[in-house]
This record gives sequence, structure tokens and C-alpha cells, in this order.
Amino acid sequence: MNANQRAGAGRTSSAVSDEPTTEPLSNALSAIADQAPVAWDLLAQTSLQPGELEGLRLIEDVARAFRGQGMPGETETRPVAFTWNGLQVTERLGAGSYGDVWRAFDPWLEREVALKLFRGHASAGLDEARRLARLRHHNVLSVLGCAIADDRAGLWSELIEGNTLADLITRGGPLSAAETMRVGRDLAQALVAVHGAGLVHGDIKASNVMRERGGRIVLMDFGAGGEARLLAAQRVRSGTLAYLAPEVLDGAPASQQSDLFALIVLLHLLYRGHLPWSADSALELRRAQNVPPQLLPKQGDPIEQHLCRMIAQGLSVDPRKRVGDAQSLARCLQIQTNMATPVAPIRRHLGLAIAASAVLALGIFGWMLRPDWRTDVKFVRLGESGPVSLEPDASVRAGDRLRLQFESNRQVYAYVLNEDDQGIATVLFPLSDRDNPLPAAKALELPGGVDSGLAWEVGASGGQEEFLIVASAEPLTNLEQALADWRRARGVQRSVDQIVTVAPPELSGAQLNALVRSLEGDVRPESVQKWQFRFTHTR
Ligand SMILES: Nc1ncnc2c1ncn2[C@@H]1O[C@H](COP(=O)(O)OP(=O)(O)OP(=O)(O)O)[C@@H](O)[C@H]1O
Repeated sequence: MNANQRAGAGRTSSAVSDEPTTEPLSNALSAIADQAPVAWDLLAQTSLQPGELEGLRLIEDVARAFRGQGMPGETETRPVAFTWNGLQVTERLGAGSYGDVWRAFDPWLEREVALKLFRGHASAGLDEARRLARLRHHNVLSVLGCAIADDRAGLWSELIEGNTLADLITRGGPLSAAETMRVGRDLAQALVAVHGAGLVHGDIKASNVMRERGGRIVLMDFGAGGEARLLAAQRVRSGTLAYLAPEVLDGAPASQQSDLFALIVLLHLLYRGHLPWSADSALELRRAQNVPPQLLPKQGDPIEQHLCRMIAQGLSVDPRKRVGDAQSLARCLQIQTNMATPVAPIRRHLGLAIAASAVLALGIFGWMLRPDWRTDVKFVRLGESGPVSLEPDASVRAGDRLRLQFESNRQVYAYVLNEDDQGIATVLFPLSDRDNPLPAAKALELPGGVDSGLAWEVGASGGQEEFLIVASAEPLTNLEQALADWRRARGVQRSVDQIVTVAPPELSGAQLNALVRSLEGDVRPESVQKWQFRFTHTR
């Protein structure tokens, strides 16, 4: 298990006495209700959680849908401007360098579609459609058909009700670090599919990505790219200047590597609100790229720190210093999106092996001394079609994303510890000092909540994964102290790779002893419940 944490994760802070002000939330809701612009950049600096910001964007989208554009399926109310190849074209959605994009109704499929009508040479449009047709991925636009009619090539695809990332930034300002990571992860996963099919996208940029209502990120516009092996033999530079990799500016062909570079440029734009370098010509841009952009993450915000390191690394002039492929990039972004900052490992002989043995003596799956105190804990694995329950002796594999469903009829302080087959023990929850206590009588999903997108990712394979869950009526003071010390100690610089693979600084002997004492019963036993889960790794 890779163990990382996220700063300020979860809405658990709502249950504590120093409850964060609800002003930013209510101000944003008022702005949406009044159809006024929402100051997304300022909101990202408030105590609002990434999940809440996402939720607000969703509310804004839904409000806009009800007001202006109507809801899907209302095409019959739009006047038909013209027909093309049997499609009833209603309104222009946008224009690009290759042609115009229209909203249209397909009477055969009985659904609205987006129709791209190409200018100039017809075969270019059909090539794009054929490339898209090879791809099937949640984050890649689905093509429905292509044809040549009335002397024009056209491609029709699913209609995305939402905004391009370019519109999103122009209207609402930069995204938070966590939202940026989420978008980046989805796009990196889209690129896994694109590159896996032997293709290069060739023009990753903010206006070629849409965020559908509800949050789905969709990569589109495959006009500039092509077959990786064919592009490798070409010397034609295409794409959008600001996103071009140094080696492409130096004359190399567009490649899967240069797609990754463009994606990192996009992440910089999303997170900072502007491109990493401003330049009017290829020569000027290439010179500017020798000076890395200044990224100053907020002190003590591990997600920001990680994102800034990833952006800095991803914008290296030397391709060998960048993340090598889309899969690795997705993994780096996913680890941080799902789990946030790393925590210190505990040496095996002082870690869960001891703590868990105390639990085993009391019964493996639950220990309840107060009959009126009920707590349900259940691990779930996040699948394509939602969470799937994991029995206590279930199997997990590397890459599985796990969450803990947790509900107690009392307010409790929850602690989740993990020991993997390497003997590395880590604290998976609380993620920050605002996560505890958890509110009573509320169905929660740890680590970050149902809508947070956060999960714990299984990082190892072969062997076993052990979890110890402790619910306590009072804070476990020794454990809290040890966690506070970890948080202080983790300001050290680490590279992106180290975050994933290398152990952060070890705890002192005193901290370890304090932690073990906490877990072995340094609290009133009637105020503690514990559970142990052991999952076997399969490959
Ligand atoms: N499937 C779609 N659903 C909804 N809107 C779309 C869809 N495809 C494109 N659009 C809209 O049409 C606009 C133009 O898209 P297009 O891909 O042709 O051009 P572009 O990316 O803006 O420019 P260029 O082609 O020069 O890179 C997009 O910015 C978007 O607003």
C-alpha cells in the first residue's frame, strides 16, 4: 500500500468546535443563484475542500443548463439551420482551424450529436474520424460516424454538454491543485489509450479538452496528430506553439513524449491561470524554455508541493528527466489525487505487528464494549460500476483503489493504519489534523468522502496487506502527537519518484514507542473499538 495523505481532506472538520466558516460556500451559492461570476480563484484559497469546489462547479453547470441551454433532448425546439447528410444542424458550437463544429440532431440515432464540418481537403477530416474510431475510452470523445456529403467531409460525435478547459479558466480562474491533479490524471489516462493505439494526439491544449457537466473530462480534436510511427518519419511541425516541447521546436517530430509535455503545459495553465512561458515566436519560446517557470507552492500543502514538483519535472528541457510514459504520469497524478501526502513509515518491529496482536487477542473483526455504541466499517474497492465490498480475507492487486465505509452512532476519532508485505507501516487516516472527529450517524467514506475522488491505492503485489482501524471516543493523544511530529518533519524536499517509492524520514524511538502505547491501550478500553482486515495480494 502506498500511503499518502491529503491536506485538509474530508468534511470531518464540520463536526469540530473550530468549524470553518460557511461564508465562502454561501457566497458562491448566492453568486450562482444571482447568475453572477463566481470567483473560483479566490474560492480555491479558502477552507473549501476540493470535493466541495467540484460540487459547486457542478451546481453552476446545472443552473446554467436550466437557464440557458435547456436540457438534453430538447432539440425539437431548436430551429434547423440546414441539413447535412441527413443530420439536422441547429446551432454553431465553435470554430477551429480545421472547420466549424455544430450542434445537430441525428434522426436515425434519435440523439443530438456534435458535427464537425471540415474546410478544404476532405481526407484530413476522415483521417481524424478514423483515428478516433480506434479509441474507446471514458476520457476520449466517442465518434459516431463520418462521411463526405455536399462536397464537405464531416465527422459526428457525441455532443458534450459542458465547457472547454479554456472557457473554464477564462470564466472562473485557475483550478485548485487537487482539481488540477484530477484533470491531469484523467487526461493522462486518456493518453494511455491514445498512445496504446499507436497514435499521437499532437495538440493537447485547453480548448481541446471539455469538462462535461458532472465532471467527466473529455479529450477531443485529433486533427493534428497521427500514427506515431508515421509521424516519426515526418518533419512537419503541427500543434499549438505554446504547448510544443523543446525537442519539437528543435526540429524533432511530434511524439508521445511531446504529448506528455503538452499535458504538463496544460496543467500549469490550469493551476496557475497562465502558460508557463509567454512568447510570440518559436525561437523566443525555445529560449524561454531554458529557464524553468517559478512555481511557489503554499508551504505545508503537500498536494500543491507535489503538483509543483511534477510540473517542474515535466517541463524539463531534457526529455529524459520527464516522466517517461502516460501510464506513469497517470499513476503519479493518481497517487496524489487519491491519497495526498506521504507519511512516515514505522519500523516493522514497532509497527502494526504489535498493535494488531493486541487486537487479535480480542477478536479479529470488532470489539465493542458499549452495547449502545455501534460502528460499521467496511472496505470497498472502487470499480468501473461503483464500490464493491471487500470481505475481510479478500484479495487485492496492485493498482486497486480502496476506501473505508465508516458509520458510527457516536462522534469518534478514527485512525486507519496499514502494514504492507514489506513490513512498512503507515498511517492512512487522519490525513490532516482537521479530519477528526468524525460526525455521528453519518455514512462516510474515508479517506476523503464519497465525492472526493480520493482512495488508497494498493502499491505492492505479492504478500499481504494488513489494516488496523481504531475508533475512539477521545483522541489517542500519543498517536496524535506522533502524527503532529510527522507533519512537522515532512517539510523535507523529495522528488516525484521518491514520493511514490522512497521512505520519508523515520520516526524517533520515542515517537514510535508513544504510537505503540496508544495502540496497545493507552486509553480507557471502553472508549475504543478496533478492527483488523487482512487482504492477500494477487498479481
Ligand atoms: N463534441 C463536442 N461537443 C460539444 N462541443 C464541441 C465538441 N467538439 C467541439 N466543440 C466545441 O467547438 C469548439 C471548436 O472545436 P474544434 O475542435 O474544431 O476547434 P478548436 O480546438 O477550438 O481549434 P483548433 O481546431 O484550431 O485546434 C470547441 O472549442 C468546443 O467549444
